[in-house]
Amino acid sequence: MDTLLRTKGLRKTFASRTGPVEAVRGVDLDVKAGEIFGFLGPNGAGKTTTLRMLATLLVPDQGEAVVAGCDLIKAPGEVRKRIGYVSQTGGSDRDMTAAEDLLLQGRLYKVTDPQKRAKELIAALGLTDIARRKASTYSGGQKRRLDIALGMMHRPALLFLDEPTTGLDPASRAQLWDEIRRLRDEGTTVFLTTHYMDEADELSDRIAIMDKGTIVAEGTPRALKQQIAGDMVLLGLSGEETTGERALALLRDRDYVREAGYEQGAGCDQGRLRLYVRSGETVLPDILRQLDQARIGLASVSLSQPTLDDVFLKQTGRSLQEKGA
Ligand SMILES: Nc1ncnc2c1ncn2[C@@H]1O[C@H](COP(=O)(O)OP(=O)(O)OP(=O)(O)O)[C@@H](O)[C@H]1O
Repeated sequence: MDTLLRTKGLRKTFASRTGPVEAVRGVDLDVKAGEIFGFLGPNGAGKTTTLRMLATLLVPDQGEAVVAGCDLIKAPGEVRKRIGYVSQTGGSDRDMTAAEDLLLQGRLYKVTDPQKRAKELIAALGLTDIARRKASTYSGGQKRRLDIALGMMHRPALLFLDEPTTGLDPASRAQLWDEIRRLRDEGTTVFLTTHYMDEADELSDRIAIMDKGTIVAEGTPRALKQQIAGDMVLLGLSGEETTGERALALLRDRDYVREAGYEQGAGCDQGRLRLYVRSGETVLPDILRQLDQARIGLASVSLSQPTLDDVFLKQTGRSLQEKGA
């Protein structure tokens, strides 16, 4: 796949009363044409600042970038023609209908046949029933869909969405995810920021996780979870007192086990053995066989897949969900 966006060493520092804030501290990114690229990180990580630089709204202090085939520093005007940008607050006018707002946007961007393009987007983003109502009457989800339609009016190759589903109810989020997938399937590359790990996981073909101005992990959600965290097998043990130690000694050195830990139980509960393994479903039969042959009693077994939060936790020592993470 062709690269549609590439950055190298992008940096931005803001002056503030309490001293300089290094919002973005050397970011390298590579986004392929035709993918949904998710940019995940906690509040204040530097996602919006990066996005605003890539959308030509902020000038980087250092670094270089090619965005939609044009040099960001030397030709920001050309970049602007090829991208769409939807900010957290959106760009729609409350006093206009969707149809009016889209036509105006079409004229501003000198779109050929703006009527036809507006009709296409109204249908594509599920706005048909409300297109002739003022935007002030729209629900949160309807307004976001109009904001995205406005960002798409000039047929950009690359669409930037800054936290597109923040504040939406679960049904509206799911609907918006479908619309974003449809845009991707029709050929638009989508770069979105989010602080929801489920959103990054479900929606993105690839993601970068940002923390404190730098990228701490990058890849497909599946590969990141597999490479960094692995699957977790939790074994509830039963039997005599030495069971836990025997089980740990037996399994700790199997080649598929990356990390093993044992938590002591009480009474006839002989505690829990926690194993981090490369591919849980494939190695579980061997684990059970080993325990059976050694006559180690088992009260329960569970296998859980890691989440992107586990990836973030491993990389930063903090949870994405912690306040102020
Ligand atoms: N204009 C500014 N002046 C001073 N500091 C700023 C400015 N804009 C952003 N910052 C600071 O830069 C850091 C990164 O902010 P940014 O908005 O890029 O983070 P974010 O990851 O998008 O967060 P959120 O998820 O909350 O939107 C924060 O510490 C923020 O306070």
